[in-house]
Amino acid sequence: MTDAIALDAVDKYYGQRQILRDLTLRVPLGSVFAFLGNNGHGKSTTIRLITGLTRAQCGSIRVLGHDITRERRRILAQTGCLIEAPSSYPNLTGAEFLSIGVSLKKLARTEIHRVLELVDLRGDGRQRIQHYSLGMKQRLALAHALLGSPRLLVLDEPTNGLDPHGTQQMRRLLSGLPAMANCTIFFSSHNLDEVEKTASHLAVLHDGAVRIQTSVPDWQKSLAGVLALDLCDAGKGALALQSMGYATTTDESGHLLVADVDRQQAGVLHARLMASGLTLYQSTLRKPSLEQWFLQTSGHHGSAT
Ligand SMILES: Nc1ncnc2c1ncn2[C@@H]1O[C@H](COP(=O)(O)OP(=O)(O)OP(=O)(O)O)[C@@H](O)[C@H]1O
Repeated sequence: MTDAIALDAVDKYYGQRQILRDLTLRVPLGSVFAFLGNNGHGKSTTIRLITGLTRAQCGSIRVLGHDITRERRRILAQTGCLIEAPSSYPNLTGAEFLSIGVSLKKLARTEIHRVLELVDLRGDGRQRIQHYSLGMKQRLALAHALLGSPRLLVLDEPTNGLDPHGTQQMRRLLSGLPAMANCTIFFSSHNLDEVEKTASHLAVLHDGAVRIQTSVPDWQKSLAGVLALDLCDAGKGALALQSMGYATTTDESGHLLVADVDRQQAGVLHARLMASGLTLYQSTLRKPSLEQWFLQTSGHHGSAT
């Protein structure tokens, strides 16, 4: 098994309305996989399918190598979700809150200290939850999801509502957990800046179908951007580029700009400019952020509802 989650040709309807269409998704084992999409395009529905909370009308859903419709219990025993909300238990201490999960799952009490340590709450287990910050509550919920060392964590918007500090702590945790806790993380998010800093893989869901799925390094390599060239003679450079079929503009520093160039094309351009006798002092490929790219990829659409 190489994929923690494998969805093939999944269709999901609520009544007459089709929410997911021909959805195919591969989440590699050990990845931190970000699931992106505008509001109402089907992220939570996909998460509900993966955790067996709702059923698809057709297609196959395999989680940790098992079929969700036939082996849901087996899958859930190895999966952690951000479902329990610590805010509902303000009078309990963090450790007491976790002890409920420990009893239900019949785990050793040492598990409480292990998960508190994993989420950086080691010294806070005896404090009542009402005195926790939102970020601490979110990390306590994550600790709860980590009870029993699940092989898969499924998190619906784990940084939602957190301040920059809380977001940064959650980001550090999520990117480190696969190695520390030997698990795969699948999370949905609207925070694209976070995704860029945290995820190893990403998929964009648009109108119920996966529009793109890739590893973050491959995505970064494939991104086209604006190539800014600092040449000894910008005029000659512009003519040389024109003869190669590229239109240029100039920025305020006198750099030649060539739009819509990817990494490979940039390499070819450098070689050809230098072969025509021009000295290249510096070259920068200015790529769009994940946010700019997402807006282009999702066609600037707002809510599908
Ligand atoms: N139980 C349900 N019955 C009927 N329609 C539903 C149900 N749950 C969700 N929907 C609809 O399905 C569509 C997809 O919802 P979903 O919650 O999966 O989107 P999402 O991408 O998670 O959105 P958000 O980012 O806002 O959480 C929405 O139009 C929603 O109104």
